[in-house]
Amino acid sequence: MNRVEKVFQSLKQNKEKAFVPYIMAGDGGLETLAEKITFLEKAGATAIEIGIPFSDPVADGPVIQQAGIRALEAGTTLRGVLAKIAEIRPIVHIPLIFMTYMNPIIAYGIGNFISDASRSGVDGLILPDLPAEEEEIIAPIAERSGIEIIRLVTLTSPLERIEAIAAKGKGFLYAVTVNGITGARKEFKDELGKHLEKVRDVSPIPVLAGFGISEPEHVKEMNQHCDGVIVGSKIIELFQSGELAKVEELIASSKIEEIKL
Ligand SMILES: O=P(O)(O)OC[C@@H](O)[C@@H](O)c1c[nH]c2ccccc12
Repeated sequence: MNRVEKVFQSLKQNKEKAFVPYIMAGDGGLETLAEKITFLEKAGATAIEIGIPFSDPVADGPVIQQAGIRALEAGTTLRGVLAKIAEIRPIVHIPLIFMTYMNPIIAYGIGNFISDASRSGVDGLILPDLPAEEEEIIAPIAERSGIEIIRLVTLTSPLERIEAIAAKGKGFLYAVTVNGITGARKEFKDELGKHLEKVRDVSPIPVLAGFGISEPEHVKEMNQHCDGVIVGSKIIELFQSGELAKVEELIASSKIEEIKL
């Protein structure tokens, strides 16, 4: 069984919520990647989403854009990240999920990429610019190689579309919580909780909320309506400023069961 499926099975048994931090590979130099991954695993991360730096990150806000620029300036390549993951894989137990736009994969060669990713120990892929209608170019070969495609649904996806995407879904379903790009938010739409519950109702796999989540309060609030959260920009900022205790605190906030009076 794929590592992503396994970890979600055990969360379900233990009635725990997922916390998936996102980091940009090569931000601070590729040699810092192992350190960050092992730190996040120790702090209780369910899985780690690893961004591949790309020059045109259309879904990303300023924090992740800047992290990508720093990583590219440090000379980070997809090939380099794959080699690093292969090196780290034996000492990391949680799933490692790549988030990349399609362009770097197409430039690498889809077949070559999947076989190298599988050999390096990549467990999943988040491909935000791959529409469901086009996923045949990569989903079957990835899934045959044991790499799950983590599919996304948004606030504006009609329910039938959410249902169709969820039905094909593997691992978990990524429910985007805002209309817009990545980056910490102060507030979310009032209807968000209801939306997440609707998604959860039609999804045969766990639903994780991501985009804008940056405070322990957000994590607790979202977790009332879904199976866990994904946090990117805030984690990148906290690593940048060296506030590692706050990273731990954010992850720990997903372990606390909110007691409703
Ligand atoms: O940074 P935020 O707002 O916490 O959003 C999640 C996130 O960073 C990560 O999942 C992500 C980074 N880049 C993306 C592009 C598309 C979808 C998702 C992502």
